[in-house]
Amino acid sequence: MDASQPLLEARELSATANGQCLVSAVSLSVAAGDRLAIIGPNGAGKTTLLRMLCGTLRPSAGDVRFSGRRLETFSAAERALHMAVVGQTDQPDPRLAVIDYVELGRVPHAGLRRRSEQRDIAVEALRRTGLLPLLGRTIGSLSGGERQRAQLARAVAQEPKILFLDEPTNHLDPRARSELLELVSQFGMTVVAVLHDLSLVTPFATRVAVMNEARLQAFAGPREALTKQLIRQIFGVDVLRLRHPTEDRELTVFDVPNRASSHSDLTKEQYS
Ligand SMILES: Nc1ncnc2c1ncn2[C@@H]1O[C@H](COP(=O)(O)OP(=O)(O)OP(=O)(O)O)[C@@H](O)[C@H]1O
Repeated sequence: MDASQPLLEARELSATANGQCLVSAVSLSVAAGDRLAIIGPNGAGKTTLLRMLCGTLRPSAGDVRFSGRRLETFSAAERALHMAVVGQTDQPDPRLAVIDYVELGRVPHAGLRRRSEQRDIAVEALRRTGLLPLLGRTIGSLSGGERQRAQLARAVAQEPKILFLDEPTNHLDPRARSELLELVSQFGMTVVAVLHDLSLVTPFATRVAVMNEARLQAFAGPREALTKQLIRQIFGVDVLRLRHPTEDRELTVFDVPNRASSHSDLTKEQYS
């Protein structure tokens, strides 16, 4: 693969269903090592875009290329060798042992390694995701947050070139949310993630795609994409960049504007 070639590239990607446009002419690219966050309000087309990028939904127009090759020419088995998806709809058999569930991530590689090696890779994925103590439990006995980690462990065991996450933090408490994304960042994998919690975007993402009403409104680094104007227009919240009171770092805070003060004489400079 040419080093300058993106790992994943979407060109003029559109999706329609029942005559309705769900995603309209989205072009973007993901380089190896990027962590792309797809953000936008409910119904903006984020999941539909993600599904086209990972090949589970065929675009109605445009195409996706993985390492320069059209994604639609990959079989499902080939896609699974390169891509892992942690979706919102995974419903594993609750009777499965956690280790067996995580080892399912090795199915695309079956026959390529010995059985004992496949098991070792699954155990290592459990270790990396902090789930080793739960190895012998059943999926049905896990909490929502633990199950989400188990899904991540299965995806890690798959050793994909690119990991797709659809709202990976929706069952997690605030601390577990940032821990999960921190973990994913530490893996050094190329990631495309739909995120709802805007406060997680800046620490996690190297690139941000902002969707609204089926269209891509911005595709840039977090600072360039999360402009005050765009975030106010799309989400109706203000972006504040503040110094941390005790640590040497900047905080990006999303604040629902106070209606009373927004009608007062406050100028934008006062919170920029
Ligand atoms: N198969 C389908 N048929 C008709 N409409 C659909 C279909 N799939 C999605 N939609 C609609 O397309 C729009 C975009 O859906 P999508 O799930 O991509 O949005 P989203 O940005 O991920 O939303 P959320 O943040 O609520 O999960 C929504 O209005 C949804 O109802």
